[in-house]
Amino acid sequence: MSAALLSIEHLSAISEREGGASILRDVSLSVAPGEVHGLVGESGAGKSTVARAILGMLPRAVRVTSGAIILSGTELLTLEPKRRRSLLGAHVALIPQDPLSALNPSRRIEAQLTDGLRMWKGCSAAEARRRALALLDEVQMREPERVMRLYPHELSGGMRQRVLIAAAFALEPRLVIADEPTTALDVTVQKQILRLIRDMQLRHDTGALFVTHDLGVVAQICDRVTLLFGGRIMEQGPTADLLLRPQHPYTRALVAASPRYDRPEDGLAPVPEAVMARCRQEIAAFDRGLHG
Ligand SMILES: Nc1ncnc2c1ncn2[C@@H]1O[C@H](COP(=O)(O)OP(=O)(O)OP(=O)(O)O)[C@@H](O)[C@H]1O
Repeated sequence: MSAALLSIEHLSAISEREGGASILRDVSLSVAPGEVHGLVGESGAGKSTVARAILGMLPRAVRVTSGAIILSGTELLTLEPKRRRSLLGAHVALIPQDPLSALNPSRRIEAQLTDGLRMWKGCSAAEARRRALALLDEVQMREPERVMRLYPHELSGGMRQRVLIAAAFALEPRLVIADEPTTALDVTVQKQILRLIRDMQLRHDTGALFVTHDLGVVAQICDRVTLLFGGRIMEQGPTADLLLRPQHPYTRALVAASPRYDRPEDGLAPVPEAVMARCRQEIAAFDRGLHG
């Protein structure tokens, strides 16, 4: 644990919009350098809240009530905002869900890749351009010279995501937070992009927190997994253990509900109501312990 790049310890948060309802309930997880940790759960489970808490981008109505977020030995939640921003800027990069809205529509790809290199790494214009071209090559972009001159709307969804992956790794971050980065892509491109993120992350020895609702994605890219329901950890462990020997009924139901790659026609089975009821009971028991 002491070698963790990122360590989230007993993080709890409430939503003031929903009358102080808990949205994270004592969440702890860690990411080691070079490791991909999957943060998994259905819609509303609290995945984005964890990611936003790390990035200091929580919505105004959401408040962390306890816990710590430690990045390379520095606690982020109590850090003075300016120091926190510079630490995050230097060491953490985000690969967002929607590449189009993450890119500036009125600027060429070259500007979007070189700005960060000039600002954060102090590169000259020529050096930033050289590095940007090398990065586009590294993310297997064809004709990088031509791509540098294009605007985001002139690229396909997959190409835009490659540009954002290049941008994320440009500053040599220690941690990458990927927020459902392949949801908007079709299945073939999704596979290529996942493989690319994995390659880049291994080559650069970068840790990654990978937010997804898709166990197929988890199987492909994650070393370890934290499964959330209602902001509470239902199960956590190495990916193979979780997918092949799930312990919690909720994990078992989700694994059973995922379409098998060799039998996609089987489709999805819903999580049985009895399992959902058990998860809700666990949350209620936790809340009683908190308030009782
Ligand atoms: N802006 C907000 N203000 C108040 N509460 C919010 C806000 N955004 C989300 N929440 C609450 O936080 C809880 C967790 O939401 P969160 O977005 O973290 O889930 P998620 O697992 O990322 O879901 P999704 O996969 O749909 O993005 C939900 O109960 C939601 O209502």
